[in-house]
Amino acid sequence: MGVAKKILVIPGDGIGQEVTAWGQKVLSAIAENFKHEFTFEEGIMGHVAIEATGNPLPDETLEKARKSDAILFGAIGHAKYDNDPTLKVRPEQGLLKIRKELGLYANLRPIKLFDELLEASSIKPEILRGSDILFFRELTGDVYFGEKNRTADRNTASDLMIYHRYEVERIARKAYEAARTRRSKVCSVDKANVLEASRLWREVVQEVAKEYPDVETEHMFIDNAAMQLIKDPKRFDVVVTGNLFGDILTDEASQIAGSMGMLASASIGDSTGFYEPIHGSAHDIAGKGLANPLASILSAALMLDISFGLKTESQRVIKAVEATLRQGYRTMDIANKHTENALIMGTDAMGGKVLENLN
Ligand SMILES: NC(=O)C1=CN([C@@H]2O[C@H](COP(=O)(O)OP(=O)(O)OC[C@H]3O[C@@H](n4cnc5c(N)ncnc54)[C@H](O)[C@@H]3O)[C@@H](O)[C@H]2O)C=CC1
Ligand SMILES: CC(C)CC(=O)C(=O)O
Ligand SMILES: [Mg+2]
Repeated sequence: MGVAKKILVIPGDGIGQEVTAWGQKVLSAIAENFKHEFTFEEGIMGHVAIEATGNPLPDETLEKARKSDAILFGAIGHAKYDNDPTLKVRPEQGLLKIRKELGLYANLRPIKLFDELLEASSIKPEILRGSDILFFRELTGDVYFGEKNRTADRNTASDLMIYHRYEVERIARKAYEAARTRRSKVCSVDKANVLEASRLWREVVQEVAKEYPDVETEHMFIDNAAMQLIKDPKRFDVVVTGNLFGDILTDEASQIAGSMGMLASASIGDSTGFYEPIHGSAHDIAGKGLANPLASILSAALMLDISFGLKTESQRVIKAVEATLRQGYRTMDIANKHTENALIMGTDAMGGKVLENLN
């Protein structure tokens, strides 16, 4: 007997539109193969929503999100806003607002290298082999949500980096619980030598750590962590960190998995789950059909596992991605000088290969 689930799809902007179509197709194929009933609705957010309604997160999208069992999101962003920092209404505000409104405080970003992609990274294969890191990025606090100010003369600006004890406690607990199911190591990343918000972070993580004596705890400053990630990624198991540091470190960590186009994420918290690639709308390749759809497809796999508890189905998707890579197919971002030209393909051909391997 299958399950019935309502999924809201928010493709967003740029390559978000191109790759999310494949995340959705994979979910539909899984529903068909396993006799589940997945109902899809679509919502707008980001630049497309500003163009249509003037609002980067229309109330209608938020309402649909609240009523859904899970959300599959692509990316938001447009060069127009990146090139004009004076614009007040911006696509990113939609994403920040939906995260806050839905209470999605824990952003899980798994960094797992498919062996087939050992040669895709700019890091040496012997450093990468066996890397498997799970990031817990706090998602509804920090400098992204603190008070913003600009003086009347426009010459001085500030963004408040702010954390409350309860925010650190709840993300730390999630990280420790996950570590227990993995290699029992947590590395908490902060800048406690300089920032008061980080000193609170470290204090709270030290307290939570006492509840998990079976889990090894390490505290690391963000600057050192950025270096250690590339020097020796295998030393990390679970990493827990704030919103800003997590955002930056995981883009860096995408190189451990070969490309930004490989990294999926799950945002969880108080209500429905929200699944998205970690990448943005990628103006440089948008509209060209070149984007790697695997991060969206792997985000769909996370949805099946985390929100729906469908572990077999989730594994089926991951195996289909693995099989596609083993057959040698590559989008441009994960190809290298040894890849045969005939095996390098665009978004739709790559998504199609994964679908074939699902059946
Ligand atoms: N979650 C979101 O919606 C995010 C939105 N953004 C927005 O996206 C826009 C572009 O930002 P960028 O800093 O350029 O970051 P980005 O993540 O869009 O792109 C960074 C680089 O990675 C490449 N890349 C990203 N995804 C790829 C994929 N699936 N396949 C192949 N290559 C891929 C891009 O071509 C680019 O060279 C901005 O407007 C930014 O605000 C940025 C990050 C996250
Ligand atoms: C565009 C930002 C709001 C977020 C971001 O870069 C991310 O979530 O990775
Ligand atoms: Mg980011």
